Amino acid sequence: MKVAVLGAAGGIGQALSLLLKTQLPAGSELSLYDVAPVVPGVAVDLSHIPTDVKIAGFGKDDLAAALVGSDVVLIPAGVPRKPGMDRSDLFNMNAGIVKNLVEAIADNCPDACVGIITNPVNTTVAIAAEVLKAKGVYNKHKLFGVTTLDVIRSEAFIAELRGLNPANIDVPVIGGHSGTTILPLLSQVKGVSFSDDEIKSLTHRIQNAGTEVVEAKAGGGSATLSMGQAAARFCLSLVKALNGEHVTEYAYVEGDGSDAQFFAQAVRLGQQGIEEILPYGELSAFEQQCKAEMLDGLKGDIQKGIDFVKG
Ligand SMILES: NC(=O)C1=CN([C@@H]2O[C@H](COP(=O)(O)OP(=O)(O)OC[C@H]3O[C@@H](n4cnc5c(N)ncnc54)[C@H](O)[C@@H]3O)[C@@H](O)[C@H]2O)C=CC1
Ligand SMILES: O=C([O-])CC(=O)C(=O)O
Repeated sequence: MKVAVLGAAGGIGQALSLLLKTQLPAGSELSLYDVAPVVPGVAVDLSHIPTDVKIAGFGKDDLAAALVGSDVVLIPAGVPRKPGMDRSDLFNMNAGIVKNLVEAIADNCPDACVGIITNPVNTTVAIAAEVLKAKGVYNKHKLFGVTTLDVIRSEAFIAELRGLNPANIDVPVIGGHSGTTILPLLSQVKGVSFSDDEIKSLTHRIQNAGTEVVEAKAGGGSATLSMGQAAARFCLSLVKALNGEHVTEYAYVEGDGSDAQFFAQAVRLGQQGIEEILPYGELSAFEQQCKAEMLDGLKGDIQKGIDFVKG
């Protein structure tokens, strides 16, 4: 199994690469690409960790070599937020980066599963899909917006609130990955119940958790370590699935379009990528209202990505 990380020298890229170097199955290959000149050094550094994962670093002119033969490509390349910015403010900087990288994926490893981390995820995933379509290699079972951070945050916050072990908490988070498009289904968390006030404040905290980190880092970027962990969880599940196990994760994917063309929900992963998109079940009245209020915004984010590629 070969995994490529594009943007591997960044805050997320380095944390993610460390976790993959130590946790990918024996015999895997890890390919680190970045335009920053430090990337070969990141690969050399990680290569001194004695695990059976082969690692190589590729500088800015070696994208094709980094990608060839990849089964999974993760993209955390791009600019993070500063205080006062929304994720959508990153569009101008990051849309072109994602477009160029996905074009190279289409040319060099068109069958790979692609996980987009770069913000604004609601839009960059639509960009990736349009690029792959234009190249004639789009497979909706293999393109993912990585929203795992919303899930792990929800687990952490609920455990903190109730004094529980987070390992025992599962939280469905559907929708998109920005502000009110992030919709945790707190009514479906097993073994825990919440008052109406708690539901409102927890939902708000989960929706604004990215901003919580951006403000705490005070201009030094956004979530990198928790995102590294989230992306590693997603990638390791995907690798397990590609190796023949069935695994369920939440991700922002193209489904039947009943809510929006791309929508985060539970997906059953298998050897061909997404095997089934699982229904999210019954929503509470509060969740139904939140969903109804955010769908137009989410659809607008998606359209912006389509327009960027189609012109
Ligand atoms: N999906 C999610 O839940 C999350 C997404 N993010 C997003 O992830 C992205 C990266 O964040 P950080 O790692 O904190 O940023 P960072 O600035 O620390 O790292 C970004 C890396 O991308 C590299 N890069 C820039 N252009 C590139 C290109 N064309 N090809 C390859 N590499 C390129 C840079 O050299 C840098 O090493 C941001 O857009 C951020 O908003 C951040 C947290 C959570
Ligand atoms: O908030 C940001 O800009 C980064 C991000 O997506 C997150 O932490 O969820």
